[in-house]
Amino acid sequence: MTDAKPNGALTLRTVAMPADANPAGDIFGGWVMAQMDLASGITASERAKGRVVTAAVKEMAFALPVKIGDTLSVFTTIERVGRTSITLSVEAWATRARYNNMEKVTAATFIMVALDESGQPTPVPAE
Ligand SMILES: CCCCCCCCCCCCCCCC(=O)SCCNC(=O)CCNC(=O)[C@H](O)C(C)(C)COP(=O)(O)OP(=O)(O)OC[C@H]1O[C@@H](n2cnc3c(N)ncnc32)[C@H](O)[C@@H]1OP(=O)(O)O
Repeated sequence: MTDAKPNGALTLRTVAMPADANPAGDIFGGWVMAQMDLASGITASERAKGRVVTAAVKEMAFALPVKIGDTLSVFTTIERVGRTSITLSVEAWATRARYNNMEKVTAATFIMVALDESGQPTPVPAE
């Protein structure tokens, strides 16, 4: 058990299933990244009031494995709003099925870009 606490708003929760595991029994990093991408998309599209795409993912580090049956919670913070881009700090925490403690497994910076109806970058509106 750790005293550390997540940073950001709880944006998405889901359970790691056997189909998400690699042959060694740990959950694929790509699955974890996809959940973080979805959470970034939710927060950024709410801020942009429209469609967003992922332009870049930076400094992703897989600190601890996610195991089958863990609950994955993704927390997002908007760090910066540019002209058309939104930069988010994203943390993924796993609640271990057997022990009921939560650990930070992964963190990254996601850069999302607001798009207009023709798929071109468009300014993020004022709040
Ligand atoms: C309404 C309510 C909603 C409700 C709630 C709905 C929830 C619904 C959730 C759905 C959740 C889906 C979330 C999954 C989202 C995908 O998975 S999207 C799929 C993967 N991504 C892609 O396919 C994107 C492909 N790339 C592209 O289309 C283009 O490269 C981009 C990203 C549009 C950028 O185009 P571009 O011509 O390079 O544009 P450019 O004007 O040069 O740059 C635009 C901005 O991006 C920045 N940028 C571009 N590249 C980079 C880079 N490598 N690094 C840093 N910044 C960069 C620029 O600095 C610029 O920033 P600003 O200065 O304007 O702030």
